Amino acid sequence: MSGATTDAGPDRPGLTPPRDAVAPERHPDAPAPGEPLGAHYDHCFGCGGAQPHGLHLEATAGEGVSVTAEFTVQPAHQGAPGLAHGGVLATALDETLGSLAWLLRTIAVTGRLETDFVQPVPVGATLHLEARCTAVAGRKIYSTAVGRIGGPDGPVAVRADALFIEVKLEHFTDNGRPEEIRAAMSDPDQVKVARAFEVNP
Ligand SMILES: CCCCC/C=C\C/C=C\C/C=C\C/C=C\CCCC(=O)SCCNC(=O)CCNC(=O)[C@H](O)C(C)(C)COP(=O)(O)OP(=O)(O)OC[C@H]1O[C@@H](n2cnc3c(N)ncnc32)[C@H](O)[C@@H]1OP(=O)(O)O
Repeated sequence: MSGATTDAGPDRPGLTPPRDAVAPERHPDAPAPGEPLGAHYDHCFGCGGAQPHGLHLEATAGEGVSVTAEFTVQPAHQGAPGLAHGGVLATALDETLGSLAWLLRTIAVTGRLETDFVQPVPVGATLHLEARCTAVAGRKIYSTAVGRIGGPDGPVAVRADALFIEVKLEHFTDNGRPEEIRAAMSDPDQVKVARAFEVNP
C-alpha cells in the first residue's frame, strides 16, 4: 500500500504538507516580480559579496511566491575534477529556497532539504534555479526548487524539496557567535534587512 500523503508518510517524511496546510500568500510588501533580492547577509556563503569563495548567488523575485536565481560554478566549488561538489549544489538550492522568505516576509531556517542530483554540473556552468513555495502550515513552510544547466529552459541538473521553519530574529541573536552578531547589528544595512522581516503582521 503506497501513496501515503500524510506528513509522516514513508515517501517523503516531513516534506508532505499536512491536511490543514494552506496556499502560500505573497506579502503585500514583497519585492515586485523582476526585482533583484540582493544579499540577506554580506557574509552569507550562498549570496554574500564578502565571501571570496562563496556562491555569489543572485536571486530575483518571481510571480506569486516564487524566485529565480543564477549561480556560476567556480573552480573553488569542485568535488571531482571539473565538476561541482554536491554539497555546493545543495547550498545553491538551499539559498534559492531560503530566498522565498523575501516574498513571504517571514524569517525562516531550513529544517529539512531533500536533494536529487540528476546530472553532473561542470565548472564554468551557470545553474539557472527556480523555487516556489507550495504550502504553509503554521510555522512550517513547504517549497520546491529545480536547477537547470545550458539556459533557463535547459535540462534539469538538480532539484530539491524543502521544509523551512519560521523563527524569530532571536534565533540568530541567541545562537550566533557574539562577535558576528554585534557586527551585523551595528551595520545599518543589515538592521534594515532584519527590520523588514520583523514587521510581519
Ligand atoms: C542579526 C542578523 C540577522 C540576519 C537575518 C535577518 C533576516 C533574514 C531572513 C531571511 C533571509 C532571506 C533569505 C535567506 C536565504 C537563505 C538562507 C539559507 C537557509 C539555511 O541554510 S538556515 C541554516 C540551516 N538550518 C538550521 O540551522 C536550523 C537548525 N534547526 C533549528 O534551529 C530548529 O530545529 C528549528 C528552528 C528548525 C525547529 O525548532 P523549533 O524548536 O523552533 O521548532 P519545533 O522543533 O517544534 O518544530 C516546529 C515544527 O516543524 C517540524 N520540524 C522541525 N524540524 C523538522 C525536520 N527537520 N523535519 C521535519 N519536520 C521538522 C516539527 O515536527 C514541528 O512540527 P509540528 O508543528 O507539526 O509539530
